Amino acid sequence: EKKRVKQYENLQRDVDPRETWETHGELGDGAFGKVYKAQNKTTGSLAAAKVMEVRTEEQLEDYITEIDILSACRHANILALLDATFFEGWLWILVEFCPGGALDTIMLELERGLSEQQISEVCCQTLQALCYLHKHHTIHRDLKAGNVLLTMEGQVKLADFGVSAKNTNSLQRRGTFIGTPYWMAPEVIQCETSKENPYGPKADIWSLGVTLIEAAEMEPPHHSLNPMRVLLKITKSPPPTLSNPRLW
Ligand SMILES: COc1ccc(Nc2ncnc(-c3cccnc3Nc3cc(NC(=O)c4cccc(C(F)(F)F)c4)ccc3C)n2)cc1
Repeated sequence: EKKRVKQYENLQRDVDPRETWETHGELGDGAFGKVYKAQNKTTGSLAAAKVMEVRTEEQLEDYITEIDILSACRHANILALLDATFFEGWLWILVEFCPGGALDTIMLELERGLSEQQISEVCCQTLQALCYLHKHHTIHRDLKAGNVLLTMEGQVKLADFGVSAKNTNSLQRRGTFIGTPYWMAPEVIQCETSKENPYGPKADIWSLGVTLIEAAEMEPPHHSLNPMRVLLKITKSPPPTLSNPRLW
């Protein structure tokens, strides 16, 4: 008999996204699938489109969490979901396009870190995004400059490319069992390695602090250590500070 498919409230089915969206160049090619710059044929608005081949309903279920988080987040400093459609085995997730790209790429292109004024802007807007997420019982868990996008107006849009930031009860990242360690709070490392004490939203505040040091110095603390050594270093060391505080 016809395979029963679950209906998800934030997911369209059987509508061809190409009727609404035309894709331009590629933005990225991650483990999860390809990401294109796209434009709405009717409104002209720009989007970033993640297109993934989904073979099973279980795989689809994995992506639903990300779609549910994005559709629940309506905040000026969080990437807005524009469309989510499952059509002929392909899942399309479209979000607002941020022409500036990610903060880490911007610093590489500028070949320098941000000024104090720019850092305070990023800090203020990212805190507003975190405040909203935490009020909605969601922890980001992977805050870093690579997940901070900018618009042409210098507005910050929080993203999560490490695949979905789950709500408080489960951390799940495809591939590695752990997110990028440099930005991880000590309690996250302890929780990840021993699973007993769950950590709270404060872990995002630690990662924000590390992200601000990264914005000032282009690299996070302990960046010269390999990821395994970093896990130990973070749990053993006092909270990191700017390498040269007198400069700030
Ligand atoms: C290389 O040059 C550029 C230039 C501009 C851009 N701009 C841009 N603008 C918007 N999105 C993207 C993007 C790039 C690569 C991969 N995914 C992107 N956006 C995206 C993000 C998501 N999901 C999230 O950001 C997300 C998922 C879970 C939770 C959350 C949060 F907790 F932050 F709300 C956010 C889903 C689908 C897409 C297409 N890229 C990127 C690279």
